[in-house]
Amino acid sequence: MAKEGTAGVAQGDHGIAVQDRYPDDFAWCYGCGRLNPAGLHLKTYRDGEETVTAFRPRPEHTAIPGFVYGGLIASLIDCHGTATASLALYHRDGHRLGDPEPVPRCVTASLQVDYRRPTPLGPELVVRGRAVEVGARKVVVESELYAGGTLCARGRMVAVLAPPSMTPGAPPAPAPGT
Ligand SMILES: CCCCCCCCCCCCCC(=O)SCCNC(=O)CCNC(=O)[C@H](O)C(C)(C)COP(=O)(O)OP(=O)(O)OC[C@H]1O[C@@H](n2cnc3c(N)ncnc32)[C@H](O)[C@@H]1OP(=O)(O)O
Repeated sequence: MAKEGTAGVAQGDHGIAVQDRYPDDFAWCYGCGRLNPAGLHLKTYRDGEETVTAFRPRPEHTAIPGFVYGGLIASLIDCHGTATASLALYHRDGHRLGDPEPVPRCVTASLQVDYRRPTPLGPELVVRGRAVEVGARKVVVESELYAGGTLCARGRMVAVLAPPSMTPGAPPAPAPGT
């Protein structure tokens, strides 16, 4: 079990973050894209059967003074969840981070966040996640967000392998119902 904080994170899969293995074209996400200079640069690591990430909110992430904005909490759960889903599909296919095969990119189909108690602004936030269902293209991920070891939020999401129409430069997908 990893301790709270980046320094205590047990880094499996050769200590490589999932986001560091996304192909460049798919590494621009505001929450977790390593190539987005204005982004949050979230990093997801394997920790045994779970995944873990850590992020310290800044003053601009305030909801009311002293507490973290709920949208940031949702973003952390979201980006950590899509990375957890990507890793689950990669493992299912027999790969480990560091293999030459690209890590598949998942997108958020559905996201539920339960805010259990106000999240204090100050401590590093730790999100732990796990894939609870792994289908052909769909992965269900559950997660918890902690501040100073206290559970503040829970997440449940459906992540889906990104369709070819989301590849940069691809022709637009037909509108639903056409
Ligand atoms: C090729 C590589 C491309 C890489 C691109 C990288 C971009 C990176 C961007 C970075 C992003 C970073 C993160 C972000 O910010 S992602 C940004 C926010 N998310 C989006 O913009 C996604 C928009 N939605 C879509 O594109 C499509 O609807 C998707 C792709 C999600 C599914 O449409 P698609 O036609 O492909 O799939 P399908 O309809 O055959 O469904 C497949 C399975 O999923 C199940 N399901 C679907 N929806 C829901 C739902 N709401 N609740 C529960 N389940 C749902 C469905 O029942 C089925 O399950 P099953 O029957 O198999 O059990």
